This record gives sequence, C-alpha cells and structure tokens, in this order.
Amino acid sequence: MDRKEILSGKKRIVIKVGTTTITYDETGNINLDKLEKFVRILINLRNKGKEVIVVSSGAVGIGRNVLGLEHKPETEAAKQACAAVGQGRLMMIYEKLFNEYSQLTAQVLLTKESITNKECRRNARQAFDELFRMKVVPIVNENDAISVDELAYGNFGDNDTLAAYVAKLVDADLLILMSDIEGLYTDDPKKNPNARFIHTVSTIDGKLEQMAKGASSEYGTGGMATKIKAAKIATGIGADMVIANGDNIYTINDIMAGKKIGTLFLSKEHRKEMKMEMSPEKAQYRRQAKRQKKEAAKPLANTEKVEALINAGEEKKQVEEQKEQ
Ligand SMILES: Nc1ncnc2c1ncn2[C@@H]1O[C@H](COP(=O)(O)OP(=O)(O)O)[C@@H](O)[C@H]1O
Ligand SMILES: N[C@@H](CCC(=O)OP(=O)(O)O)C(=O)O
Repeated sequence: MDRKEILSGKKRIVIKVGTTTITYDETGNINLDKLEKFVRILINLRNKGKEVIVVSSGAVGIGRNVLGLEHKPETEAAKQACAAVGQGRLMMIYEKLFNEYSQLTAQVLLTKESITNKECRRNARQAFDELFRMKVVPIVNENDAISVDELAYGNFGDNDTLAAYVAKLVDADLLILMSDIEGLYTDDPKKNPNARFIHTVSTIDGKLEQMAKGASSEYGTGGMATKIKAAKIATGIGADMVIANGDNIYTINDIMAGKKIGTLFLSKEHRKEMKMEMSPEKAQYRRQAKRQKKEAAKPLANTEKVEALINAGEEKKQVEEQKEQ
C-alpha cells in the first residue's frame, strides 16, 4: 500500500492552517495572495466531491496587527481582545474570497466543552452534519474571546489539537496540518542543523514525542509537540494525518495526489496493513537486527565483545548482500 492508495481516496478532510501559513513572517499581516489560493484549492476539493473543514488560526495574530500592538499580547484580556478583533477580520476575508466563487462558508467557534461535554458534542456534530448536507465549508477556530483556559495554550487550547478533535467529531478520514515547516524532524531543525527528516511515522512512542519541541517563531504557538498530540488523536480514530509546509499552499493538491510530501502519520488500520505487507526478507532482516542488538547488550569480556561485534557486522553484511541479489 503506497501513499497514493492511502491518500487519494479520502472523502472527509480537515485542513488546519497555522497563523504562520496565512500571514507574512516579517509583518504578521494577512497574506491575501496565499489565502486566495487556499480558498480556491478548498473549493476545488469540494468540486471533486470531497467534504472539507478548515481549522484556521490567525485570530490573535491578526487582531494584534489590526490593533497595532508591537509585541505578542501577554495578558489574558489583551489576548481576548486581539482574538475578538482578529477573528472578525479573518472571517470577513474568508467570506469575501469564498463568495467570489459562490461557495458558502460558515464560522464555527468551539470551546473545550464542545468536545468534552456529551451534549455540546452532539450539538456540534449536528451542526457540522447539516453544514455538510448544505455543501457549506465550515471554518473552525476556538472561541478565543471567551475561552480563557484555551488561550493559555497549556492544555486543550491549540489549533493542532483542536483540528484533531474536530476530525474525531466528524469522523474525518484525513487531517492535514499546514505548518511553517515541511514536517517532523528528529529534532527542531531551526536549532539543530543535524536534525533528519522523517517521511512516515507508523508508531508514536516516547522517543518520537521527545523529538517534537515547542514553537520557535514569533507567531507560532504549539510547535511540533502539539502536532504529535494531534497525530495520536487522529490516527487513533482511523484518520491518517499529514504535516506539510504551508509556504507553498498548492502542496495540499500534491498531498491529495499521494506525492511523497511532508510527514505522513499512518492511521492504526494502515499501520496494521503495512505490517502485514512487510516482505519476508525485511522481516528476517528486522529479526536478525533485533537479535544482534540483544547479543551486543549482554555483558561479555572485552575480547568476546569485540569478536561478537565483528561477527554481527559480517552477518549484517551477508543479509544485505542477500537482499540486493
Ligand atoms: N522535531 C521537530 N521537527 C520539526 N519542527 C519542530 C520540531 N520541534 C520543534 N519544531 C518547531 O515547530 C515549528 C512549527 O510549529 P508552529 O511554530 O506552531 O507553527 P505552525 O502553527 O505554523 O505549525 C517549527 O517551525 C519548528 O521550529
Ligand atoms: N486560536 C488561535 C490560534 C491558536 C494556535 O494554535 O495558533 P497556531 O500555532 O498559529 O496554529 C488564533 O486563532 O489566534
């Protein structure tokens, strides 16, 4: 099973854009050009018969700019005010762009309760179902002006996590997180030049979680840590998830076409299928590597250890040669 098979047949897609994707780094102003392209991509997906939900950040950042604040709002009240001003501006622009193509859109502002409270969750699901039926594209954000807890960005409140909960709420089969970076690395590449890119993740474990650090930009909030949290939620409910760079917004089309772009987190179903599809040679190689690792960990006398390592190297070489033949 390859990426194309996994991604091209997706039906219900949640796409999250971070503040850094829809604004200019230098000024924090809205990148209208990119937003327009984004809206066209969304409408095109709809035209192909897909159902799309947008989770759009930007309220706080845009509000901060509209209000002319030089620095990130520090107090709770300042964040609330920025979000209230910015959300209106953001929706006004989305509305205008969608309207150019006669595509209806809707604002859905969620709070923690929309997910944690059973009744609120049912109401939210009902609203999304009806919007889908009416072929409207919902644009979701947190209700930052009143959700003070969420604005702390400590527990529930970041849009990566929110997007995953939305995917869960509507039973989406794909979650795309457009970020300011092309995907997950073994460490934050902005701080560690030796960090290596990870194309596919099938298991999210403690080691992987440790690789994912916080945000390092002026406008970003969650960093990679919240994206891993989102991946756990999304893949757990059977949705695949892709993190990709929003610099080139057309990347969304490439992801949908199954091109090897960004980091793909496999849903639990695809994880199982991949395991079953592992070739006997690869399975043998894995078993052998595991055995060697175990052997090397055994306390041996120094000379024995050296001998064991040499033998292990030879054995590995032989398996690799056999594989190549
Ligand atoms: N292991 C990692 N791999 C990639 N990026 C990482 C990693 N750890 C931390 N980061 C940081 O996460 C940032 C992306 O998250 P964030 O700043 O919240 O932006 P956005 O909201 O646009 O996704 C990257 O720019 C990078 O500095
Ligand atoms: N709800 C907030 C965004 C929170 C958030 O996660 O932001 P980001 O890291 O830019 O996706 C807002 O609209 O400003």
